[in-house]
Amino acid sequence: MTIPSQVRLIDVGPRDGLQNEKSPVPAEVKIELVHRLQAAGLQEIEVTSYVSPKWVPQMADNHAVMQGVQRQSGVRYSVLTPNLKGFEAALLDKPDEIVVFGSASEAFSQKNINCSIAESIERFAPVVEAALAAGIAVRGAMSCTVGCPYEGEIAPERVAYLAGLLKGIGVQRVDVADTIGVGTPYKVQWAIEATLQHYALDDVSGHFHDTYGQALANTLAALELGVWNFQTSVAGLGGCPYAKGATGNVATEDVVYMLQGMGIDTGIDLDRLIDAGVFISDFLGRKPNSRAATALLNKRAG
Ligand SMILES: CC(C)(COP(=O)([O-])OP(=O)([O-])OC[C@H]1O[C@@H](n2cnc3c(N)ncnc32)[C@H](O)[C@@H]1OP(=O)([O-])[O-])[C@@H](O)C(=O)NCCC(=O)NCCSC(=O)C[C@@](C)(O)CC(=O)[O-]
Repeated sequence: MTIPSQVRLIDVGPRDGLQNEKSPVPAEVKIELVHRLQAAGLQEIEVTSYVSPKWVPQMADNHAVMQGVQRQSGVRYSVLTPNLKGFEAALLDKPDEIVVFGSASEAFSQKNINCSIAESIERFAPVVEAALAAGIAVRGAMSCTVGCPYEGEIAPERVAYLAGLLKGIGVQRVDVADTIGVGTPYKVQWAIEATLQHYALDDVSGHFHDTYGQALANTLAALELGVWNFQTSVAGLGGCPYAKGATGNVATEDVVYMLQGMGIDTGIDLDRLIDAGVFISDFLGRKPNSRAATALLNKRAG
């Protein structure tokens, strides 16, 4: 397999990145972040989620955010919907794609969405059917494909099992997520290979958190298998409220820097992306969690 010459990045910063922030981030700030990401050339942005505001208060402004975004043609705006209630709410805001989110780990499924893996598939099935009937694309996030904060290591067979269930209900493409960032390159490759038993390469994306500093290596390992879609988070924002200790996704800036250096096209303007990262980091009162952004900002400052 040759390394892909083009890569599509889905920035999940506004959703995965901000969902775990303790202090409220106003809708206007989230909207401005989405605007800056699309101006930097991101063609896919995960904007928000339609989940219980008691479980994830930070995403309670989903309608305001989706309504406030001035959409750019050619950009795909996706949102998370765990059940029909969430899907019906999302439908009002016309997302291009909805994301159902399951887990390869039973314990994480219970903690995150309050049901077993089998029950989650029963909940997702009518959501997928309704979305496809409405002409909305459907992605499936597969959490804990390498390790789980409650169960430890996850075998590739369990990833294949979940991928098969999602395929069976009509989910069009899937994310192989290392939710807590414990994965290393071979383990990530095994999880991807397990997914490829059910999904074509074009329909598989990598979603790597950087808790142990492995996310760029894992991205390269996925590229070596031909994967060319990745979820990343501007300024390395993020973490899941139900995965204690897990840090944000790999920073979009770091992935773009690596890919540019490898001659791989992303269509993203790194300078504008760094500015988007500085914008949200300034609001949060911290520095961007991206080595490439830090280095390039230092260089700019002379
Ligand atoms: C899934 C539920 C809702 C089930 O939660 P539940 O308590 O089992 O649901 P329920 O059907 O029994 O309803 C309980 C209450 O929630 C309300 N409710 C029910 N559904 C909705 C909805 N869609 N939107 C708004 N409200 C909702 C419902 O109306 C009711 O309200 P009450 O009568 O108590 O006032 C809950 O567990 C939940 O919201 N969990 C949050 C999950 C979440 O957002 N996790 C973080 C995202 S996943 C992630 O980050 C991983 C990922 C994707 O990035 C990939 C990776 O790295 O692994």
